[in-house]
Amino acid sequence: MSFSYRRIIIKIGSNVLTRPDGLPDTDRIAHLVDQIASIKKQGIEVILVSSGAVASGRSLISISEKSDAVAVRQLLASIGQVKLINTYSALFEKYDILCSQVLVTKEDFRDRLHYLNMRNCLEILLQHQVIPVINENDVVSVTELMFTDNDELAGLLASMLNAQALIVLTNVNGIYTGDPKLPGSSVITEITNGGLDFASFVSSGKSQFGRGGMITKSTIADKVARLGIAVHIANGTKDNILTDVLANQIEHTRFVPAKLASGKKKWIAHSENSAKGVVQVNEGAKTALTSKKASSLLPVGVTEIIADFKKGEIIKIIDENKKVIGLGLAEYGSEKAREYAGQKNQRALVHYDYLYLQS
Ligand SMILES: Nc1ncnc2c1ncn2[C@@H]1O[C@H](COP(=O)(O)OP(=O)(O)O)[C@@H](O)[C@H]1O
Ligand SMILES: N[C@@H](CCC(=O)OP(=O)(O)O)C(=O)O
Repeated sequence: MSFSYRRIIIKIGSNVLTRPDGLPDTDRIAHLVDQIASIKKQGIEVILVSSGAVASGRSLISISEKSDAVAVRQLLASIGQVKLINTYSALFEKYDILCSQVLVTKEDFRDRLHYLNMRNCLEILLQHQVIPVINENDVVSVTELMFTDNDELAGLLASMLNAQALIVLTNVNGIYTGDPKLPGSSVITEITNGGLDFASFVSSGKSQFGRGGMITKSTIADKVARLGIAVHIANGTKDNILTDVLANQIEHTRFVPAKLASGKKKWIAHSENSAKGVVQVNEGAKTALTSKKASSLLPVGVTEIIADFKKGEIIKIIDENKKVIGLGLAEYGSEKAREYAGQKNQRALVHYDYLYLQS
């Protein structure tokens, strides 16, 4: 069985694009572009999320050890991104394919308006047969406003663009049952219904040039699959990896997609940072919300309004231990929510259609 997708996001990690000596691996980039061109020829729309700006910059300049780490990252990304995008552009040109550079920050997705602006921008590129090559704008992103890594950005884009699949290329064959270097570890080929405690078998170690590590990759993949998008994590250093993944001919990790969530639910799922309000719920409400049955958040289970919000804003729902259990769109403001808290037979504070539960 091969996978037939109409629109896919391909995320390529720094390590796939960089040789062990730190120089950009032009042969590998060329081979990936060859495969993307052939995938596009089959009528599949491709959005590329490519890391590698910092690694690419490192090959162009030498920097004193004493320099400030954030400033160095800005410098390397600024010069490296030029080289990276020029490489892609020249390689795609051989196939008469136009690619474009899209550099984003987390701020570009801060509310529904900005989110839709970003979506319009990418849709027009796709309509004109352009391959968007997207990266975080590391030159202007500062620590607290950054994506955890490009895996988070790729997951957000997959949801935003209604892609059927996200393919994450890294330097190992997928998610292993333990440290990939240990002989006893094996690749988990299929993950259904999520809920795995990745931290129990995925170590926090990162590859030489990576930022987030496999834990973020697994967590994002789990979230995206639960929104109804298939996620494949595969080894980008292997020949023909993209075509082999799509033909289901190579061992890798596939997160089986759940039922497709609505566009609005997908946006809510990625809106934790723009959540204004916070409400705390009791154990009964938590059990009802996290059960298999679709339930809205009713005021009877709300114990406290911790941070204020207006009607239509995103709110965080936390349990008695202050753990975030979900996000939702408020049907009314915090003033009314305070008045209704603990009362039976009141209108739902968050309707199920606008509720996203974390696990
Ligand atoms: N259980 C595991 N399965 C797979 N990889 C793991 C696991 N635990 C830790 N890792 C590490 O995660 C690394 C990939 O993550 P990362 O450095 O973020 O890569 P990328 O640059 O592709 O984003 C692998 O090189 C691997 O060493
Ligand atoms: N935006 C950075 C990459 C950040 C990142 O997420 O890297 P990786 O973990 O290798 O995908 C760059 O282009 O160097």
